[in-house]
Amino acid sequence: MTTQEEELQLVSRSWPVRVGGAGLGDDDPMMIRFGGDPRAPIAVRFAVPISLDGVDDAGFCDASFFSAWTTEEPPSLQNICDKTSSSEKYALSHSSLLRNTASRSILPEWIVPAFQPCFKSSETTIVGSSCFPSASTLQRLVTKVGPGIFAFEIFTPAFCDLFVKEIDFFETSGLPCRRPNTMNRLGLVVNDIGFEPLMTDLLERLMAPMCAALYPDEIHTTALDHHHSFVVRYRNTEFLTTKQQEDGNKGLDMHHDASEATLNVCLGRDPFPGGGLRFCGRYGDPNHRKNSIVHSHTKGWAVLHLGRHRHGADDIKGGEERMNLIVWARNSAFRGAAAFGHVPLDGSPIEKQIGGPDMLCLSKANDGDYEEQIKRFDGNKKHKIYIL
Ligand SMILES: O=C(O)CCC(=O)C(=O)O
Ligand SMILES: [Fe+2]
Repeated sequence: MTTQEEELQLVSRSWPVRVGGAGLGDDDPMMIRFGGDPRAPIAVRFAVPISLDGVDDAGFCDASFFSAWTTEEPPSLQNICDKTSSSEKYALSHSSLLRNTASRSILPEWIVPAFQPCFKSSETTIVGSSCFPSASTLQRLVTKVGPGIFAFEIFTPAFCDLFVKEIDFFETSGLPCRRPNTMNRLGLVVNDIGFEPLMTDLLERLMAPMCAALYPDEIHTTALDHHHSFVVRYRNTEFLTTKQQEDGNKGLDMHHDASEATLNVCLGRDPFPGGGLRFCGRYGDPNHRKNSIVHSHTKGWAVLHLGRHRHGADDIKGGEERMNLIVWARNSAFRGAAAFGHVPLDGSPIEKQIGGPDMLCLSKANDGDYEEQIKRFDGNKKHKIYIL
């Protein structure tokens, strides 16, 4: 056990769960009247506040907490107790990283020295403040790997390992969780399992000021104020069931993100040959479907790009698994205006495309003309479907 883990272990605490009694309002007469499955068949309440999908602020579990069990036998007191006792075990590890006051913010020792000052000050970091790197230092710290695409080292290997361990531990707990999108069934939404305050800290201290400095002409990235954060995992074929292979869990179809800017940090895992992050052009630009660059992920390194920049993950070609943390950073004012139809969600203007699209930039899920375009190429494109 590392010193950091030992230190954090001291603050571990148990996570009592109250189980018993009938659930909320779904007795037999109600089910007969409204049909469908019981919403919360058994009353379960976490006695200590916990941030989990399907658990409200008071700790009560609702229908989505139980939905993970729909394919199993109906929940019984016995299996709820079994699940929640594994969740208590999960809590012991989980609390070590996330449940103490100090770790609600990113600890400087988790970050590589160049960016540590951003996480030391108690003030919120703003561009031009003494803790955020000056424009000239920032140019040295980040590498421009493509148009508007920046790579830099951010997390220490020890922090990556701790993060991966937490995700693994959560998976073994058997607790229900939301997956990041319809097709990547191996990842999970980390905001739902207690990481939200850490991700907010990362957004406020690093990502938001960095976007303001690196994308001065992009009005929506100058005020990033909330995020959707998740991990994605891709596995090599031999470690996937046939169903998972069909789901495209070796890579990701071309798409753009539901974000103003995206931070994508590789947490490593096992060797993963292939598995590059491929970029085409930005949505609306004439080169939107033209192949641009492929970035090879390295443990602890981040890639920053605009959400509307088309990208996808090439299949991993060997090894075992790749795991990445993805932060989709958003601007409330822009998202609100777009929701009411005042501005186009994906930006404007939409310019005429130059020539035909490149095969590698086609998306089966997102391009209406996919079938027509794919006929132009002899090779068979791997069909990976990704729906945001
Ligand atoms: O796997 C990657 O590196 C990219 C993941 C991604 O683009 C996404 O989840 O939106
Ligand atoms: Fe993406």
